[in-house]
Amino acid sequence: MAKITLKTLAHSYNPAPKSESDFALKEMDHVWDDGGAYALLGSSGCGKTTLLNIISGLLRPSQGRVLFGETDVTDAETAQRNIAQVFQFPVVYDTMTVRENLAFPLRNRGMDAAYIKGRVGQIAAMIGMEAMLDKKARGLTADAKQKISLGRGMVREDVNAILFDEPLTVIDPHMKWELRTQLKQLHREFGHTMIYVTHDQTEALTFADKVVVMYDGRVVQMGTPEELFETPQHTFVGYFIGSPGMNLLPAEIHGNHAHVMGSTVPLGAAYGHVKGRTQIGIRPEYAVLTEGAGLPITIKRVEDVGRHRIIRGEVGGNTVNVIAPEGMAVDASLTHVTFTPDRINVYADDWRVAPERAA
Ligand SMILES: Nc1ncnc2c1ncn2[C@@H]1O[C@H](COP(=O)(O)OP(=O)(O)OP(=O)(O)O)[C@@H](O)[C@H]1O
Repeated sequence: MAKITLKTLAHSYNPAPKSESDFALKEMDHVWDDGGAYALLGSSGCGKTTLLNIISGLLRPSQGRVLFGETDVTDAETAQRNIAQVFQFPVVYDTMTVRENLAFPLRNRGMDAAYIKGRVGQIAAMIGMEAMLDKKARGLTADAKQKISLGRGMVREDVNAILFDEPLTVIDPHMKWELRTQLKQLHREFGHTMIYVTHDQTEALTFADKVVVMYDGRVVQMGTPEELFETPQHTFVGYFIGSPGMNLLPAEIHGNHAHVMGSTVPLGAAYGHVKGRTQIGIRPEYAVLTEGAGLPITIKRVEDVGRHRIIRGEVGGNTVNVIAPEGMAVDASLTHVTFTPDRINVYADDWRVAPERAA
């Protein structure tokens, strides 16, 4: 296992990049702790696979270094990096049995037969395939084959890291939940450094201790699920994490108040001079409909999603969503919205501004 360090790393697929927009990965410095379970989350095209391929050695970065522990592996081939990888689609040997497929990475490294037997049994139990160990992989469902791929990815205990690239795409929804839980358990037991690429926030938040959110070639936040929820460092994190995402309203900040469309909104903290395009960000969970206090809101739609209701509204032409308790009456008397002051975040040019002091 190893700590992974990315030093002034950047990548352009264009051999002669002219500007920042030619870079699929903009310059970054990051340390991924030894034994951490990371999810790499972001929308399509933000650079997740590019970053994963640089860590695995499938791609050489156009700038910067990759270190595993203290060793510089930037120029090392994938095979020399001692990592396991699980891809979106199954990679299994059809003519081999499930047992032989799971044992393959261990046999390859000359492990002894008794160890292989025990370890294969352990992994088979984890992926729920003990009863199928002697079946040929050919003829198994895509679902079962992908479970074998996951098992093969995890069978070696001596790897520096395990990299997963959207590994549950072909798995049915119920099994997805089960496998995610088992992956987490395996992580607790063996403490491998794991990096799990996904564009699904539920998958990311349930698997990882730390979620790495990427946007437009940059890591915009590396944090716990709670940090991403409470203090999104970039408006994209606010929007991408949460269902629905964070509300954003243009605002002028004056100390511990925000001026929003002619009204004053109290903030939970005081800010110095905030420059640039300023906005306040409020999670729908921290917005409350009122009969007159706060900002005027036009309610467009009410959605009942079982556990709670989502009220879709508009404040001065900006979408504002409110999460209200299940069964709450939403009628014409609710004309305004207020926000919990200490849950409001302030953004300047899309980046969170740290408050100067408590309000
Ligand atoms: N081989 C390539 N040659 C040129 N451009 C590429 C290549 N691979 C990816 N890109 C570009 O680099 C950017 C990042 O792509 P990447 O595949 O890393 O994103 P991603 O976040 O993994 O997306 P997805 O979720 O769709 O897989 C995109 O603009 C993509 O078009």
